[in-house]
Amino acid sequence: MQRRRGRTERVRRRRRSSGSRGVNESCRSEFIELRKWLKERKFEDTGLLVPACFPGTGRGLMSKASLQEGQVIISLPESCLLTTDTVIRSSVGPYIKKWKPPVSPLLALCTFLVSERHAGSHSLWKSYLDILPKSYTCPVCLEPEVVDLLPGPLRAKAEEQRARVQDLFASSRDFFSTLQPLFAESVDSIFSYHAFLWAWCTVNTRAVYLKSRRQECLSSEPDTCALAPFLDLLNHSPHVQVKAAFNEKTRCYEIRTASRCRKHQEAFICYGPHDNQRLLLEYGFVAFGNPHACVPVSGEMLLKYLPPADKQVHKKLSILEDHGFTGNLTFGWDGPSWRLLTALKLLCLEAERFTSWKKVLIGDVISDRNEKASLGVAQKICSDFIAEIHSELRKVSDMKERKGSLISQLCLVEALRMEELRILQASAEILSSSLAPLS
Ligand SMILES: C[S@@+](CC[C@H](N)C(=O)[O-])C[C@H]1O[C@@H](n2cnc3c(N)ncnc32)[C@H](O)[C@@H]1O
Repeated sequence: MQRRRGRTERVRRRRRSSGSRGVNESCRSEFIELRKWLKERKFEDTGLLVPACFPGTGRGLMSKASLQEGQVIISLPESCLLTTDTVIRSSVGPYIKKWKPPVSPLLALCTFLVSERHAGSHSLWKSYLDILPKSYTCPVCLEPEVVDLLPGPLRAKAEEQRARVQDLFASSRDFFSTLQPLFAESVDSIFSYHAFLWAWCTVNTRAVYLKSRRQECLSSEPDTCALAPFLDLLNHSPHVQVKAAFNEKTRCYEIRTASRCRKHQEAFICYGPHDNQRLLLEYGFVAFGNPHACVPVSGEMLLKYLPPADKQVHKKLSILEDHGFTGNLTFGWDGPSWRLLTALKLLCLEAERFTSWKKVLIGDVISDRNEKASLGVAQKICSDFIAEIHSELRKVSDMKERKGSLISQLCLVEALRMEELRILQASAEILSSSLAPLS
């Protein structure tokens, strides 16, 4: 029989959940305008979700009633979606159609966003543009000295992202100059790098996946991004499941939740099973307690930890290479990944057992000595990483004191490093309990 809850317990439960409770922002003028705009475009507002500001995740959508598994929580008509079709039908369309070689779908969307933002109150998309963030925190927007504080693998990807965006901008300038007849001001000032970067980040952090039909006037790169006003206010949680797709019958982009959500809680979608480095790279944030978060270990790094004077080292490395064991090696919340441990077991394999290398790769235990040696190396890597993160955190905190203007960017790096530290500490505990019976 279910126990009836007393008043004290109800109050306690309410207090416990109020930590994640948001402040309803639906009365703000920009959201009132957005609602009107959506209604004009046939959006049926059920009032189920309202914009709100949450303590942990910032602006998002709050449920006004409890959401049940399988329920459609947003159904956004085609007329509300911003796709390359929208762009081609707009004033920049004829210029896109004329330009050779054809512009990419991504460039078409960015061009539209910059042009419409410049149009201000004359834009048909004003109500949507007004709710878009003014700035972003993807690595491409971070100061180089902050990027330098990112973990090595992410730093490399961040630099590659910056180079890609800068290249796209530089190679698009001739195309932008053809748009001059549309504007009274110089296109150089309208299509500045700053404006382009804002548009690129808008598409990169907010677009939903929607495969559009191939447009002859666009390049053959995949045309799979659409901006979905209102729906793009949903934040990410790695703990929820949703189905998101365009419904051909209703001609609406629908989000169907597969997870429950209590009344007045934040409603989330899942952007994918991304680790924190990927979330920071693509979306400019870090998720706390992310089950997919991990700390990567590069193949080259393992070399530093090899037993000295191992004559079989080259053979071992080429086995790892041939069997794809040099990438995707990680520490996670439940310790070193199976792939990392397997690579270490092979590298620690005693000379007289070398012929058993195939058994190692399928997960067989070769000897206590091999188990102990590989776990010992994992432990050493883990403790070196922990020391390195402490030192990086000190650098971040020094810079926070010296460079007040970079605080929010530095807090992001700090959040990432703190999560990595927690993962490594969890791994260190698991490793020492796995080693205990072997010593
Ligand atoms: C599609 S938008 C979601 C709505 C957005 N928060 C807004 O105010 O417009 C994606 C962006 O929201 C933020 N975001 C999403 N999920 C988040 C989370 N769990 N924690 C913090 N920020 C999050 C990130 O800045 C991300 O780039």
